[in-house]
Amino acid sequence: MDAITLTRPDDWHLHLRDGQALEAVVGHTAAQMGRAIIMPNLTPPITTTEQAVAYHQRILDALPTGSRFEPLMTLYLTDTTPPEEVERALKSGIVKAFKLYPAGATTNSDSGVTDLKHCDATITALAEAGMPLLMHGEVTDSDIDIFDREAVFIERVLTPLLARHPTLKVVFEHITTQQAAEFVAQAPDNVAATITAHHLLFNRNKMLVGGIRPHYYCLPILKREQHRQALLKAATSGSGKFFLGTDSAPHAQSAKESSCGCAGAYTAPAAIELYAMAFEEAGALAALEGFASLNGPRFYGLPTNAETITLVRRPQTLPEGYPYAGGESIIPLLAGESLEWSLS
Ligand SMILES: NC(=O)N[C@@H](CC(=O)O)C(=O)O
Ligand SMILES: [Zn+2]
Ligand SMILES: [Zn+2]
Repeated sequence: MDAITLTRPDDWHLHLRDGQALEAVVGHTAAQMGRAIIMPNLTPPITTTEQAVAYHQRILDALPTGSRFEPLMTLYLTDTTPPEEVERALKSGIVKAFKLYPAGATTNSDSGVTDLKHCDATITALAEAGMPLLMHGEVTDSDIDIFDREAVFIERVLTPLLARHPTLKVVFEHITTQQAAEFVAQAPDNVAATITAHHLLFNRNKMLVGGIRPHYYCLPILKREQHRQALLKAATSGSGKFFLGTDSAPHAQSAKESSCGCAGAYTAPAAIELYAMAFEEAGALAALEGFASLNGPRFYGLPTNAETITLVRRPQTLPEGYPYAGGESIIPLLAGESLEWSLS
């Protein structure tokens, strides 16, 4: 196959940041995706509908002229988010989900939830409203190895949560393990997952063999090959529970290439090309449209995009970097390397 036409995809997990950084990155996603679920982990985080409405407008203002890209907003759940916020979110028409960050689990998660027992009334309201709870699914206990934090989250947090709220719509975001893929596959239809392109393409060797490569450092951290294979199997299985979420997470070059580098891989500029590379490796290009363009809208109860995009087998070399905020550069994953597919 030398060309594939797909319904225009959406990105169900994206970081756009704010200010100059937002202006630097939003065009990359808007050139490919119809819509994206926008993460609320700004500093300070987007915890109210009012803040989300203002952030939504800043994103629209930063878009290239003529772009029809639609940002779908999320609210950052805290220990003190009131149940009434769910009603306000629903009424806004632009907030599509709430996001659970266990406190301390990842970038800008300091205001996250310390214990889900504080959030029971708000989660009940979410379940009743049919509004999804998205989660960064890792425990933060210092005695749990960083490579095990996602699997332990399933036992300690997700399973008890679903036992208390069996109808809650849950998206287990950016899953990275066989345990998570198998858990979601066997769960009821109200449980789904997003998978990033980098977790489909790379195992932890890519980050650690022959030198430490900070642009491959993201959370949840890349895992061993067995897990990558399980993710590929899930993404290409045809199951409607798995869909595209890049977790494209921009950080300035100096913040990544540092003695204490930030977590996050910047994949937005060639997101769909990276997914095509992964699906082709699995011999499953025919399953790409379901994963990238159909399963997400179905789970969120939204229409699929009316437009299409076409990928062609024409090599492209990714730039070494792009301009970013504060006169810095941002380095995309696979900077300077050649990709097999291009958007026509
Ligand atoms: N994925 C990451 O490594 N980083 C994300 C946060 C997140 O999605 O966990 C970020 O905001 O930089
Ligand atoms: Zn996360
Ligand atoms: Zn993320």
